[in-house]
Amino acid sequence: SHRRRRKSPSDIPLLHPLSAFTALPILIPTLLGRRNTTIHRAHVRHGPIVRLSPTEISISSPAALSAVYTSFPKHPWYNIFRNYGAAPMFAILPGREHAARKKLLAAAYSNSAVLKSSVLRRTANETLPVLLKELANSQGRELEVWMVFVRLTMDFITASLFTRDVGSRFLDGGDQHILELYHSRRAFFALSSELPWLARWIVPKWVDDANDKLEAWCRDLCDRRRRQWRQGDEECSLDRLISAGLPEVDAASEMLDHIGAGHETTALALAFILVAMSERPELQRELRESLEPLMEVRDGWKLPKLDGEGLEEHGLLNAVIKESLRLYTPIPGSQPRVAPKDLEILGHIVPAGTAVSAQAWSLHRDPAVWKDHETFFPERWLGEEKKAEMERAWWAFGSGGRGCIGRYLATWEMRVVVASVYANFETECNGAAAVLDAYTTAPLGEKVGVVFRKV
Ligand code: HEM
Repeated sequence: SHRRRRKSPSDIPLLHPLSAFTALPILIPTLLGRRNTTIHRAHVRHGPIVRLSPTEISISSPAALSAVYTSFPKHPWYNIFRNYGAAPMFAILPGREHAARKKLLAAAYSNSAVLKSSVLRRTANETLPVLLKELANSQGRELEVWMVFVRLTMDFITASLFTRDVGSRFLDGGDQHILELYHSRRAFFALSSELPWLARWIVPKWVDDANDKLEAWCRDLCDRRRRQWRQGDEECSLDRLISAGLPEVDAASEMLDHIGAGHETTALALAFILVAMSERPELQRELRESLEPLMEVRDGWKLPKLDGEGLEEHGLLNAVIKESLRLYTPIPGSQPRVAPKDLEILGHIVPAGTAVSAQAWSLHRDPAVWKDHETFFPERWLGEEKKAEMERAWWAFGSGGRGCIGRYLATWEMRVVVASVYANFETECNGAAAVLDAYTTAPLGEKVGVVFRKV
């Protein structure tokens, strides 16, 4: 009978002729901030599987995702995300240990927990009017919104981790020093993650100091909540780790990771939703009018009725968020896993130990799935055409057991913030909307200028 010839690893198309022998052709663009676009070009040229180095392949095919992202362990590349020397869930490599940690937190981040959370509701009630006032105070002048949203999302995530009383007050004008420290380290991320041994010599001491100060800040938040905590309390994520008896250092590492994962991504998403919507004034109007029944006036602003249902069912609002996360994905870069044994991927034999990754940047730009993929077009999500295919290729939160645990929290937050902004303002944006080519992205030049006009 006919047997299909299984292709050997050496048949996988190469990123560069030298990629069969050395990692340099991918290492150099990674260090120069061109990794995502370099990998993407290789997929456009060679198809859904490309060899990046002798030990690393990239795939870009929705059909191949589940094989890799259901069961492969994470790659040691994630060690960079350890805090206090301890791995948070995000950086626990083997599946079984990871599952044990995830069990402690899954309930806190479920959709129903997010929708019911009194901490989140209180935080929204207290922060949204402050946010809208700050936008109004810009008085038609261009306002840099990325940092505004960093302050807001920090207040949300720290409330959800430590309760609102212990959480940060960055939006209200609290000391911004911690935020500066947090974001000052970005320039050294690629070097530290790719060449940790070299980074030890090159990365300036102030980056280590910044890390130490962030760890001390998070430790302090943990201690403050621990002092208030009483047996049975389940108000915030940390409470669940305390109840489970997780060692303090592991709990603190987990919290610091969620602070980062929870604010940076969401802030970027919010800033770019505004950029994208600014191109579409008539869509802003449509969104505003369709939101009307779901809003009420509080503190002089139209704000979402947080007790009522409705925002999570709002087709256009969800489509706007989803489409913006497609085009301006906060984590566009490779999510590396390790092949646990020799196996076949997309018709090629991949040896055990090979690093295998996919990147949202490419999945979100596949012309076979996305019509006019560089265009922000939320309407694509409102029809039935290609719906299943788009859902399968949409990878903003990753997928499988290691996909984003915070997706419901992030989505809830984006819904209430975007609804509040467009119920009260029109936005306009003149600058180009470029993002950094990195694992977690940021606005190029760290600025996103938006003009707000009260409606
Ligand atoms: C728009 C906002 C967000 C986006 C786009 C996003 C995206 C992602 C992606 C792509 C992953 C998988 C990364 C990888 O495997 O390399 C991930 C994992 C994760 N995210 Fe999010 N995220 C967002 C918000 C949040 C929030 C609010 C939290 C709150 C704590 C959070 C916590 C986590 C954690 C803990 C993981 C690791 C999960 C695990 O290993 O099981 N994220 N996220």
